[in-house]
Amino acid sequence: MSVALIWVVSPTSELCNRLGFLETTKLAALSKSRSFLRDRKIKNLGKKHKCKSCYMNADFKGVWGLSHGKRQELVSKVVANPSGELAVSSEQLVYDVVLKQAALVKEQMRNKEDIEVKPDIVLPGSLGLLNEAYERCGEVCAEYAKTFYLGTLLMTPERRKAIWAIYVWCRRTDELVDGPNASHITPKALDRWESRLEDLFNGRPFDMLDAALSDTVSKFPVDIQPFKDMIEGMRMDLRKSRYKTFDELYLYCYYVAGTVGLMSVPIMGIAPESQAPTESVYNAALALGIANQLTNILRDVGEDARRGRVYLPQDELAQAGLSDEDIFAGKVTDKWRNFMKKQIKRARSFFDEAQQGVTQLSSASRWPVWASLLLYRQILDEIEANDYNNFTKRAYVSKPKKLVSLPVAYAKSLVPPSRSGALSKAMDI
Ligand SMILES: CC(C)=CCC/C(C)=C/CC/C(C)=C/CC/C(C)=C/[C@@H]1[C@@H](COP(=O)(O)OP(=O)(O)O)[C@]1(C)CC/C=C(\C)CC/C=C(\C)CCC=C(C)C
Ligand SMILES: [Mn+2]
Repeated sequence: MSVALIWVVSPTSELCNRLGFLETTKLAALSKSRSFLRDRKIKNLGKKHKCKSCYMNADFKGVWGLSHGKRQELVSKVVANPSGELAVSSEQLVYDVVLKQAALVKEQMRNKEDIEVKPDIVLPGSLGLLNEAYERCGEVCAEYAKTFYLGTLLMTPERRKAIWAIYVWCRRTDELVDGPNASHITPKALDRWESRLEDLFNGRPFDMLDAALSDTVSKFPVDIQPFKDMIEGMRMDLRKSRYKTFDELYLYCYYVAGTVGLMSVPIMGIAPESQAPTESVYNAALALGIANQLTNILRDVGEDARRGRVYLPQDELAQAGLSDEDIFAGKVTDKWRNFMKKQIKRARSFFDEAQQGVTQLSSASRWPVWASLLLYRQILDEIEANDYNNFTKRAYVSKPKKLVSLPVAYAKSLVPPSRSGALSKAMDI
């Protein structure tokens, strides 16, 4: 769809919903996005700048964190809301969050191998409790995500504990809508979870595990927004079981998984020798979350259908000559195979985008990220190996394949950010 020069955006409730995650900036962000697209269209069209294959203005800094393909998509990807009016795409809205997160940490992280960890203000007896809380987080992480836990052991103790605390908060949030008590979860319960989140960010944790995260966010430049957005994703899961377009699905993936990437970067740290723009690293982290979630969705099509859920773009299903009924019937047909091929290709393109960013992370953080990327990416290969039967066969990576991936990930993690390579790759110059 091409970008219209004159914008007609009405504050329909759907649009407001879609903007809901931009907690602090809501309509301001929309007007920024609108002028961003409009300005580019009016001032820059036809002017050739640094990128040899598109007409992007070099002084629009925000877009340089993106690959050429992504920039092209940004220009063209403006979506129509249900009343047929044009609205800013989810990718654009999410990219505004990326820019904000990058700006927040830029100052603190540049040229520092380690975050300057603030000293503990120790009340008598409280340090022991805090250590216990972190240890418990480590245990939960080891139980649910063994390989990842092993990877975190390579990180500095401060970073490792912080990642465990974030992991546990994410796992608990996910369990609210996916766990054994999911049927009792109401929007009110999610509101309460969100006010607990605010409390812990304000230094008033509710329980031991919250106390660990409360300590982490007091020491690292972590922003509350991705956490709030993850809760928004859980709200979405309560009210929605179909996604009309990829744009809608993208927003869901951002909420439940892209947010994890944004939360993790300030902890993992960017390598001091990295020359890549901070926003390009955040963008890669976002891409890894999206890639993981898309993979998760493709792996779990049958399982989700049995819960009445279809996390696939309805318009793309229709274009492939498929409908919900075909998914509930669970028959692998040529139409299904062709549809799946396209979905897998898209998930891989997000992994590709993420890979460019892993090298920019601080050296000790690269291994766990490479390991999780390679392991998750291989689930896509397994879906292919199962001849696209994701209705009744669960694609998984075998133990031997996992074992082979670990040294491969380690070798990749030894590659330092190249001074010119990374930058020009990120900028497409
Ligand atoms: C190294 C590493 C992977 C760090 C992230 C650690 C972390 C805080 C993980 C939290 C994961 C979590 C519990 C998320 C809650 C929502 C959820 C469950 C999402 C799905 C994860 C997969 O879980 P699982 O297979 O168990 O799914 P089921 O619930 O069983 O269906 C997700 C698919 C999303 C996970 C997303 C990530 C791990 C994002 C990774 C991105 C980074 C770590 C940024 C790396 C930085 C760059 C520059 C690439
Ligand atoms: Mn889950």
